[in-house]
Amino acid sequence: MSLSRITIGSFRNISSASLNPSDGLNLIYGQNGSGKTSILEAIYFLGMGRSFRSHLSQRVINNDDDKLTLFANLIQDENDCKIGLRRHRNGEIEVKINGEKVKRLSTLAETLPIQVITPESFSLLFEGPKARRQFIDWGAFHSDPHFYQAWVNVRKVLKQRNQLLRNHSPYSQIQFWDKELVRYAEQVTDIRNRYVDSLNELLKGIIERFLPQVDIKVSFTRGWDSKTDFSQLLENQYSRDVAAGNTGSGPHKADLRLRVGNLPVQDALSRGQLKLLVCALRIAQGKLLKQQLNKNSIYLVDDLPSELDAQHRQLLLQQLTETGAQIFVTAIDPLAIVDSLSRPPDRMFHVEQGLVTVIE
Ligand SMILES: Nc1ncnc2c1ncn2[C@@H]1O[C@H](COP(=O)(O)OP(=O)(O)OP(=O)(O)O)[C@@H](O)[C@H]1O
Repeated sequence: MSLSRITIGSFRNISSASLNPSDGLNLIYGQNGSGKTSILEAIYFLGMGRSFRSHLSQRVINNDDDKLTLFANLIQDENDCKIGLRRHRNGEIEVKINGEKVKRLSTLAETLPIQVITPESFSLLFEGPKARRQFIDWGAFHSDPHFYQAWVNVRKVLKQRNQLLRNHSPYSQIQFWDKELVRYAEQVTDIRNRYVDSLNELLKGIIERFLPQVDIKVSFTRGWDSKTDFSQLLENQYSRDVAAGNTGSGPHKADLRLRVGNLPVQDALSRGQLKLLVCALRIAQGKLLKQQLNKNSIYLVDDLPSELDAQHRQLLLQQLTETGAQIFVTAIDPLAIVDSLSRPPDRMFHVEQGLVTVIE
């Protein structure tokens, strides 16, 4: 699966650009502030309906316009799929796949699986569990068609339950929602658990190449003590939950635990090593998707040289190209990438003040 054409209109400093990328490695280079990350961000926006840089989607719309427009031609199994997205400053969003209006943004994500690696990526290991839950759920969503609905149901039930807790409703009123929560939590947890197990098998080999001699253990925590009956736990914690006004335990607290011996990875590894670990996690996800659904992810790698030495840059690019996926890599100095490759990039683009040109 690859994008054969990308058209960007009024996105950040890019007024208008059209790229015909290669289905292999695409190198995008240019000075600071030229618009390299904006191109990756536009591709991500097309796949997710949001940015990976800002929670405020209107920020990505060019300051001189009131809407952004993105279009791409996706080639999958030799079939063409046309994806179009328009986002207005008032929040309105229109998405079309092959000319048909799409109601749910999850349809976009299903169509265009994207993996992002940025200089900020290693915050996945530092920030709270939310980012790691999103990481697990990306895979759970793609690997099991039942995940999305089960997860939507968990969120709906939790919202109801928390509202009742805040109203100091008696437990007899909450009990009905607890039964629902237990049912959906089990579905979500089973899928997440299975996904992390499959991921772990692939991850071991990749980590061994990136970080030999470091014994990293990756495990899934469900959000409550697995030896405790969840229904009983919810009942036991009712008073605590009423006092807090929210549900203290459950699948909304799930996490991915990464350790070296007894230490959390962030206390045991250097920044560069942490970055490599995040790259290994993202590559493993892409490889697993390929294995399970025969679908390639698209890799967006922003500012690849930062914090990686030449040897690890080379190793990362090798691992990425070996996946057979379409890759977009940005750098200020193209030589930092070209020198790390055994053959030239398949296509190169230069960006200057939002203007994109292909290097022939
Ligand atoms: N909504 C917007 N409208 C117009 N320009 C914007 C908007 N948002 C950001 N910009 C500008 O777009 C430019 C492109 O930024 P971008 O982060 O893509 O550059 P970059 O080439 O990745 O830079 P760096 O190498 O420093 O990471 C910046 O100069 C920024 O000020």
